[in-house]
Amino acid sequence: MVVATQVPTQSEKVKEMELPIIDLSIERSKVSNLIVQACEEFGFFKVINHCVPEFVIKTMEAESWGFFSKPGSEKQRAGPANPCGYGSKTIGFNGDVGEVEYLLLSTNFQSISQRSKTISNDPIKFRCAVSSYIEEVRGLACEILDLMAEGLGVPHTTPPSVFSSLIRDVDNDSLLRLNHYPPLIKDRDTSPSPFHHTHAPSSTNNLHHHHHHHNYHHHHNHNNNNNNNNINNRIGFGEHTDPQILTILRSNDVGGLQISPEDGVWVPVSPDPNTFCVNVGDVLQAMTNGRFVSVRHRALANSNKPRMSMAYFGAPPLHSRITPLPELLIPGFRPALYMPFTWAEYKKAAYSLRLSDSRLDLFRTQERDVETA
Ligand SMILES: C=C1C[C@]23C[C@@]1(O)CC[C@H]2[C@@]12CC[C@H](O)[C@@](C)(C(=O)O1)[C@H]2[C@@H]3C(=O)O
Ligand SMILES: O=C(O)CCC(=O)C(=O)O
Ligand SMILES: [Fe+2]
Repeated sequence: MVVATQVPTQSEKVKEMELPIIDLSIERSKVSNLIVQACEEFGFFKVINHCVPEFVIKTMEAESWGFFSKPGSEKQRAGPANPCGYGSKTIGFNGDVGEVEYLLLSTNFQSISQRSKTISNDPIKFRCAVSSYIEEVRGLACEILDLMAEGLGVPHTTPPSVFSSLIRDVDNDSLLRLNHYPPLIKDRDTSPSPFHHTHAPSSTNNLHHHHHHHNYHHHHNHNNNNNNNNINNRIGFGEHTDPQILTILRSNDVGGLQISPEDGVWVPVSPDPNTFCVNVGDVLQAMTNGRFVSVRHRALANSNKPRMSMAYFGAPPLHSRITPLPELLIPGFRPALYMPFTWAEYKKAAYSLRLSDSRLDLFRTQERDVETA
């Protein structure tokens, strides 16, 4: 089966714009207002002065490189991704493909312990690295969700908020995804696959420092042909919104992530290993009755250097009922835009669709927000 892959086309504009950078160490009421503003305008922002220890991030990153540097046959032992596990090029079950390989992990401790055996030669080390990382980013996600609730002025604003309670729940369905976008422009060697690379980069590897700004420039010289062969901007991870509540993404210093604030416009997100990129998921858009936006994004695999991203997707328990918060509704003026659903129902819908399909549209009511009508 031949599957058409989305590619950047001539009609797409690339805008220069920086995402809001929010300093979590400033006064709480200010942070919460800035976060709310960012979620309404962009659905995406970066955070600095977060409390996730650098060694926890570095340890997770090292384990991740350790895995992706293994030969393909060994990586397949952790596959196929159904949906959790190792996947290469195929994403989901409905024909999406991209220049990416990944590990999708449930954040549940039992499941990580089991998986680790097929992922690492030192499963305990791997399991510890993943558990510590998850604990830290979940903490960060909860903190941000509590700040959002405060900024929105929804009741029960004393933490835990109605948002963070969902991902604090023991039965939460959160995921951790490790994405590796192999370099596409590589030394002319004889390896048949673009996924072959022999050495994992480390922070001390400065071989490529002269390419530092490469990923800021390629977006302007599109070589537009309607296939996915243009080596400068192949799709790594096709456009989509994240279905969950909140995503906390960390990448190495290689760019590729782009967000689409409006149709046909793509804004590159500059990579920064010391910040986390946070984005609103579909469930949070529904709970805030559309006040916060779950924005389309994608990742291009276009660099000389491998990109690696680690995404934590904070999700509710499967049986949780998701509805627009009553406090955010004004009868006649701001009616409910989404029907109630359980996370299990939403997930089922998501997995029946392609990456680029809108899932939230399936749950829209007939109502229209007066402001946007
Ligand atoms: C094509 C698909 C992959 C995906 C499930 C889906 O059917 C549609 C949503 C996709 C997505 C995007 C964000 C996350 O990476 C992800 C894990 C998720 O929850 O929804 C993936 C799913 C996946 O890769 O399993
Ligand atoms: O790798 C990236 O930067 C984006 C990944 C992503 O959007 C996802 O895993 O859902
Ligand atoms: Fe995503």
